[in-house]
Formats: sequence, C-alpha cells, structure tokens
Amino acid sequence: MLKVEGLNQYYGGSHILRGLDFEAKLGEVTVVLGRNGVGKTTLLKSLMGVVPIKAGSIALDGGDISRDTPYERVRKGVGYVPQGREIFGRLTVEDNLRMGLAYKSGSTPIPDELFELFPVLRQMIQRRGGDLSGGQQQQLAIARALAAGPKLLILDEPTEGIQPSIIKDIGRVIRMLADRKTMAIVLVEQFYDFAAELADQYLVMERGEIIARGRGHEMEAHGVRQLMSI
Ligand SMILES: Nc1ncnc2c1ncn2[C@@H]1O[C@H](COP(=O)(O)OP(=O)(O)OP(=O)(O)O)[C@@H](O)[C@H]1O
Repeated sequence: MLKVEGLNQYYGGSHILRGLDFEAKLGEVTVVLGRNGVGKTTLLKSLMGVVPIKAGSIALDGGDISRDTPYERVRKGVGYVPQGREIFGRLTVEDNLRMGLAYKSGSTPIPDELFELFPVLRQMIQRRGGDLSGGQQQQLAIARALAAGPKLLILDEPTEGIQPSIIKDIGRVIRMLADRKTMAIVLVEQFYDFAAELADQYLVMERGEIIARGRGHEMEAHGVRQLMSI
C-alpha cells in the first residue's frame, strides 16, 4: 500500500530524515516510535507533502506520490491527523467535518459512519470546534481525516494530552479501521502501551534513522520499551 524508499529530508542545513525505507500494509497498523525530536513528525509531513522531500520516493498503491501536493495526496487517498489536532476552533463540528470533504462536490453528505465511530460528534454537531474537550477535538480530527475515505491514514500522537477513557475509544476505532483491511494506518506515538497494543508492525527512530523494526507482538521481547525509556 505505502512504500517509502531512501527518504531524505533537510531543514536548511540540518539532515532530519536519513534514508528511511519501510512499507505499511493494508489492514495493518504501523507504529513509529521514538523520543522527541527524532523526526517522526517530519516523516508524516513528508508523507503528506506538507514539506517537499529532498531525495527518495513515496509510493501509494505502486504510484509515485512524492511530488504531489498535499491536496493531490488527499484525493489519492491519504488522510492526515496532525499533531495538536489543528481543528478549526471557530467552525462548528459539522463544518470541520465538511472541510474533510472539501475536494468532493458540495453536495456530498458527511458519511453517517463517522457518527457511528464517534457518537459524541453527533451530539456536538452544532458546537464550535474550540468548545470541545481535547479528546473530543481529537475524535473530530480523526473523523475529518476519515471523511474523504482514505486508503492510508496517518496519525501524529493522537493520545497527546487526552484522558484515558477517550484514549481507549480512539484505540478501538483505530483497531477496527485496520481490521476492515481497506486501509493502511501509520501511527506516530510516544505512549508505549497504546502503541504496543495496536502495532502490527513497529519502527523505532533515532536521529532521523530507523534503528529497530519488527512485528508488533515482538516489541516487548525486542526491548522496545527500554529503548523508549533511555
Ligand atoms: N520547521 C523546522 N525548521 C527547522 N527545524 C525543524 C523544523 N521542524 C522540526 N525541526 C527539527 O527537526 C528535528 C525533528 O523534528 P520532528 O518534529 O520531526 O521530531 P519528532 O520526532 O516528531 O518530535 P516530537 O515528538 O517532539 O514532535 C528536530 O531537531 C526539530 O528541532
């Protein structure tokens, strides 16, 4: 589904991503772990096209998307849930969800399924995004990314600053989406237990490189918890 080869990224003179190679498969959750500042967010921004890559390739379903704009990538099936959620605080929940449908025709309805996944959004439909709790905003950001029916969903630390009950709900939704086998999911996460529970595949980054990788069920045996806590 997603194939990344030789991905290199720089901010000015700083070499941030150093030759990343990995695949994310349909029906799987690929978890990217690593401490602050190792390049996880930069990787997701590169996948989304928010920052153009300097070298390497990103392919979706065999087609190269490396030079596509973020808008084209959304049309081709990439959904992005950014760090910090970035919902529109002054717009209603409904209008935030419509933003996720922006590239479709104006009459495309908001898929009912989004409210089945996140019932609280139906209750809050006319509230302003900024009035929602952090956890509700996170659910809104995920629903907005799902509105366009992505084949690849990328999420940047969805548990950050969120209460445990909503973290559980979000975890359940991510698992369910993966189990449908119609989507590949790439999840950047620093909360080890959440990551380990969801991971089918894991990648650990350090200073812009992948320093460890394997199947999700091997994380404990491979000492990933310790790697994260050093
Ligand atoms: N716009 C930018 N310009 C210059 N340097 C940047 C920029 N954004 C990030 N960096 C630097 O790039 C490196 C990687 O940052 P990145 O945000 O990708 O890391 P991260 O692993 O996602 O960390 P965090 O978990 O804190 O978000 C860091 O050293 C950071 O300071």
